[in-house]
Amino acid sequence: MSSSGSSVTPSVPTQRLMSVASHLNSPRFKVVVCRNLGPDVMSILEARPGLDLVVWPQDSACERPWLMENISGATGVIVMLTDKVNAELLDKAGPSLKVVSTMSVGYDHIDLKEAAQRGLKVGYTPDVLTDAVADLSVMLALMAGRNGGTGVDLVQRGQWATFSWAPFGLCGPQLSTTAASPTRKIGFLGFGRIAQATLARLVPFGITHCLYFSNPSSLPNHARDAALAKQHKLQGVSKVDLDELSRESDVLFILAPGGGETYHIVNETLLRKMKRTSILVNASRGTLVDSDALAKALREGWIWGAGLDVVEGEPNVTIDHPLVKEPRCVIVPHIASATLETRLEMATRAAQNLIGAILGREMPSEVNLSDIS
Ligand SMILES: O=CC(=O)O
Repeated sequence: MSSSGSSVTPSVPTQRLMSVASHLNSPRFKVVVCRNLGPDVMSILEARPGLDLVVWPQDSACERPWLMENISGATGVIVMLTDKVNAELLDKAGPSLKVVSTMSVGYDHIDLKEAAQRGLKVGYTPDVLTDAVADLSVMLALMAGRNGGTGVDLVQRGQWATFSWAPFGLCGPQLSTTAASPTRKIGFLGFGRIAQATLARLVPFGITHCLYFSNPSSLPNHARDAALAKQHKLQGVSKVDLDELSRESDVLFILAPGGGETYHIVNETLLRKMKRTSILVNASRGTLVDSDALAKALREGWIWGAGLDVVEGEPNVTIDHPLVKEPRCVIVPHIASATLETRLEMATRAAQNLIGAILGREMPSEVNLSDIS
């Protein structure tokens, strides 16, 4: 039957009517976003019906008083690694809170025990940043070994002419193997996805051995290690203790999670065992390295250099920090994942995790809280 005739009812597409009706009836969820995630990702959140977004309005780290004031009654929150999610914040959020989604692979800023006790879901952003962090880890190893910091600084201060081209000026240990020095042992403290991606990038440098230290309670994975050695044509991939790792590594990459278990795992005892020509790279969390011990190691020449993406106490690392004063310490401000592509993927994943949890669907990347008591 035709709908045309004398009826005055305007012709509104059913689809639209239904979506308006369901929008009116659907529950509303307050979502706090601790940093503007850019137009591509904010539009995903804005387009999702039922979300009332409360976004930190400034282009700086979200201030605690603002977060404490706004979190109350929220169903979800998207945080950065600079936002501490502890009992105080979760209490303030109250029982409405269902999900904490962090735009980071690390989640040591989130009290998982408190989250688990409250039955919260926690989302994070693994995998999407593996390559970017591995790239930067290699960059830091090269920068630290080849006096990159000092060289750049010299040119920027207009001092190139005073340095000139000196036969042994600004020399450092070579990362790639040479005829005279045919062995390179690369050490990893933590041997997860990022460490293994870093290892793969170092293969063309001719490295010969990979040593790693990881969770002492987990058994060595001999089959995986043999397969890695074969794949990369290495003389060996072996799980070792911290003592061997520090004594043998030419470059030691710190790529393990932060938190109580790894706090200051790189300390004076470990650093004193390292080779005088070795390089330490930290692209995980500043808390793994005792900054004073590392500054002493560099000053007294126990190791050659250090490349750091993270420093304990960041971002409050000023020019009088003992590590900033060390010429053989190259420090960048926590930018390991900072590529245009990766940050977009991380922000998208953080939004997807939040939406998934709120809708009661599977989150693309959920932290497993089942073992947390
Ligand atoms: O450090 C960066 C991250 O955890 O994503």
